[in-house]
Amino acid sequence: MTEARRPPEVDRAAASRRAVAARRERAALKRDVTTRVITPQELLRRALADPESPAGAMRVPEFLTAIPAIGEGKRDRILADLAISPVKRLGGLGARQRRDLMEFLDRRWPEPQPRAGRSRLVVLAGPTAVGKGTVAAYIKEHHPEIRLSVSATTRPPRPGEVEGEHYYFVDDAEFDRLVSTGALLEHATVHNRYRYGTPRGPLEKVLAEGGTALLEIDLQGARQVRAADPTATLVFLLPPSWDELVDRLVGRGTEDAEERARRLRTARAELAAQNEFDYRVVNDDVATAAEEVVALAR
Ligand SMILES: Nc1nc2c(ncn2[C@@H]2O[C@H](COP(=O)(O)OP(=O)(O)O)[C@@H](O)[C@H]2O)c(=O)[nH]1
Ligand SMILES: Nc1ncnc2c1ncn2[C@@H]1O[C@H](COP(=O)(O)OP(=O)(O)O)[C@@H](O)[C@H]1O
Repeated sequence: MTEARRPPEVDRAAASRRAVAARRERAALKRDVTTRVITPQELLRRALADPESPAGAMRVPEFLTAIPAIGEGKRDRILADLAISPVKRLGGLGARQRRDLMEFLDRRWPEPQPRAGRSRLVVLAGPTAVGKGTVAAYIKEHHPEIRLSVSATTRPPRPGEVEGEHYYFVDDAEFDRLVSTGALLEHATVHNRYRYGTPRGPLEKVLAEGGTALLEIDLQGARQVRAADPTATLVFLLPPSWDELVDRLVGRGTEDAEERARRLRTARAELAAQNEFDYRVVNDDVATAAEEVVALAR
């Protein structure tokens, strides 16, 4: 049977399935903006590049309320100020409306700009399960000239983990001693459990020899490194989407449901801090993301 001869109820069912799928895609995109996995500008750029895409099909009021800090009242004022009808879709905005909306977003939520004069002390941070460890391992394997800092931790070793290679495994008393003698550049309690810190000695040696050091640490640590050395290069690793982040955390299978929920709450807070970083890299493909980090480190 050809397309044209299909009974109408089949077409209706197919159309309703397509509508449900499109709604789901728009909801996922809104979640990406709400959780700050993508900037509002990024969503608008996608909509303008392809008006037929889920981003292009999103209505402007829906888009605006996905942005953190915009409620219904603010949304209506913005629509009035920019003279945009509430039934408009992002993909259907006129040239002037596109420009005004983009300028408005740039004014209110400036996207981070790369800062000049960065040093060879490179910090890689990002939300749980975004792939920091995977990207760092790739860099270690393919770019051995970039020295991966080995942290001290009070966490017990997991099967296969090697002392001095993955971590320096220490007890609480030894960690206290490292802190009190100033042996750590930064240290933090991560995920409310174990303590982790970056040994200062090996790092200073690498930098003194003109090498590049990569620190894979959490947000608290990144902030302390920034305070200790304002020229450090801070890179924030982002997931391609919020749903993908959740999938990676579940897929890794190393945390139970309660721990996963706790880490996802922390992830939201960490994503909200990404503007403190010099660069953002999306970890869609591991090799591509790792090479981007390497290029920034050079
Ligand atoms: N501040 C800080 N965080 C660290 C350091 N080393 C590792 N981390 C962070 O601690 C977390 C490690 O969590 P966990 O899942 O227990 O261990 P993993 O499997 O080795 O990542 C990650 O978020 C790391 O980025 C460090 O030296 N300092
Ligand atoms: N680019 C990617 N594409 C698909 N899966 C990835 C990617 N990067 C990492 N992963 C997977 O996501 C999970 C979390 O990665 P991991 O490196 O442990 O994250 P983190 O160190 O940030 O907590 C792992 O199962 C890993 O294999």
